[in-house]
Amino acid sequence: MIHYLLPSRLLSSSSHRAASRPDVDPADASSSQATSVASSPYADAIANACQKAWPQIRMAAWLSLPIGLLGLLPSIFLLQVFNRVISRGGTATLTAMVAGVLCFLGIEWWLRIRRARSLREAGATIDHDVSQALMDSMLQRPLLALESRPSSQWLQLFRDIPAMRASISGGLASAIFDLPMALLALIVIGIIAWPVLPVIIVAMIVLGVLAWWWADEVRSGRVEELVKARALDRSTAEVCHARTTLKALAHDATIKQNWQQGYDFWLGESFRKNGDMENARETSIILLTLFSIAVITVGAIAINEQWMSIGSLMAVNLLASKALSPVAQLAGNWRSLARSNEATRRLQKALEEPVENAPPQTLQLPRPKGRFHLDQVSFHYPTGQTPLENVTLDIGPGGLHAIVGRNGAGKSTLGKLLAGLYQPTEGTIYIDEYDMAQFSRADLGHWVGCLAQQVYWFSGTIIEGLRMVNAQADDQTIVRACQLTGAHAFISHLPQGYQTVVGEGGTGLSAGELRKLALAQMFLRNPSVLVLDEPSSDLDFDSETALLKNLQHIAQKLTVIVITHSVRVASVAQHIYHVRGDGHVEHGTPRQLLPRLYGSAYTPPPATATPPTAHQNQETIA
Ligand SMILES: Nc1ncnc2c1ncn2[C@@H]1O[C@H](COP(=O)(O)OP(=O)(O)OP(=O)(O)O)[C@@H](O)[C@H]1O
Repeated sequence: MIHYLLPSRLLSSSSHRAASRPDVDPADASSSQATSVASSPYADAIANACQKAWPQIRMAAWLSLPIGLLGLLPSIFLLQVFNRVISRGGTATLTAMVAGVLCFLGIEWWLRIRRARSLREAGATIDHDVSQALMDSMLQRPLLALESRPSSQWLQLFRDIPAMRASISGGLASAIFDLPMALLALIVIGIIAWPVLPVIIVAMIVLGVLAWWWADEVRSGRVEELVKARALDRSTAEVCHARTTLKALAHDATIKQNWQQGYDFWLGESFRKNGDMENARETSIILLTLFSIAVITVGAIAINEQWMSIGSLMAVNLLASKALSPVAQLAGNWRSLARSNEATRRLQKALEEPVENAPPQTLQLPRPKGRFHLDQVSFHYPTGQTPLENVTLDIGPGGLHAIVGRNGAGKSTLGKLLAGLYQPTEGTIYIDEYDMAQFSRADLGHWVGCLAQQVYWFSGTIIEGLRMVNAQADDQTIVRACQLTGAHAFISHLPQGYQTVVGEGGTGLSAGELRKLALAQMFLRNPSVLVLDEPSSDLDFDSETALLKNLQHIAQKLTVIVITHSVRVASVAQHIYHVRGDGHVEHGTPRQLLPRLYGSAYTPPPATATPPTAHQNQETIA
């Protein structure tokens, strides 16, 4: 029976229902549109993890048999004490029996420990494998797919994993494992106290019906509380994430009101559901007491009629609780199965979503010179926006290139396409002679460094963060990369220098300092092409000047593509690509384009850097 509680089994029963469910998360629904089971190597992760954990679960099930048998001993001991010791005064018999019972109790204790360990191991196996698969699937999916689900939903998915495994390592599994013990107890009751057997059978049926009634909760999928809890989690995560903005806005009343509304909804639903569950639990307790009274009453009548002994009645009282408690526990544990069911369905849906198409390259390709050719490239967002339509252009090799345009025109989109973060909807992008579609972002990462518009710094020391991108980099290389971006100057002034601990997301450093560190990280990877999205946006005038000087220097060896609103940056570029916002990109030299785009703000730079030759591309940045 436990086999049918495995998350992989829960899936098969819930997947068909999910399609018709009105409470399905909109993000889940949108992602499921793109779902292709075949295209995800993680689609079978839950089934495989359950299969891997199955030997331990089976072991726990086998161990439950001797545990069940040994569980009968106390009642038999009680029966013997009444029938042989008390009535006949056999102290030696009592000593022997106590020694025997203690010995068997020791064995039962060991078996129980072993069973609990097996279940823990099974749970840990499922947890470990599914977490790994979820993390890999998240990191390997295309950026556009990642962006379609907010980070709070990803967090919820990771929290779903313990909920999923609860069906096999929680109280429900133990209740099911103890069911054979209930059957054994019934047989023994039939032998030693048959007159009370009907009472216990009736009790089991009543508790079973109660358990079945709660199972309906699972079957019909009425889990509104869980859906509301998810919505509340999402809004709480958003408020936590936006705490600085909320403080800055100093107007958090609307947000607070929305959050409170969600919270009250969830609390109301949870209160109702908890009330129902508590009623069921309390009813089970009263029913158990009621049945115990019924057993004693029927037993007393049977003793008066000399159908059974007092010892049998005492033993039956113990046995009845052994027979009934697993069934009563079932009634109280359906909720964890409902949670597990929901969690498994969501996880499976996420794991089935496609990951990046391009398999990792098995061939070490030569370092590209950094020439891009866009051939009839179009890009549409799922929302319908088309920032690029039928664009054909060449960039590089080498040189400093600026992508300019108004807000929302499509500059970052073009940058992401060049970095391989997005795939064109139509057309082809070549890097040197290679079609970029054949490379995963991991492969391209060695060649095309990309600085995102928003920098995120993982918590830890500065040196750890820098080494994260290139573990082999020696101290000299790290310092050189930091000098190039201007990071070295501010790090040198910190009391702990490169050992300074930076908080989550870069807390403790200014936006400009973080940008300098992120640039240094990119230089440490030593790519052939740099795609920098507004690299100078947080920099002061001197830092921008220094950065420009360095970029001009680097552009003599590598292809440097800068997305910028800064006329200073655009002025020193060799080529300008103006993303017009109507899907088209015009290009020319700064002299041709910038006077029209920036008007009087543009003053031509004194000299233009010489375009590099192809062989210069072999050199390193830092
Ligand atoms: N993940 C996304 N999903 C849907 N639409 C998007 C997404 N990212 C951007 N867009 C839309 O695509 C268009 C181009 O966005 P993009 O970020 O490329 O503009 P941009 O030129 O870099 O703007 P800015 O100068 O403000 O950074 C915008 O209209 C934007 O709303």
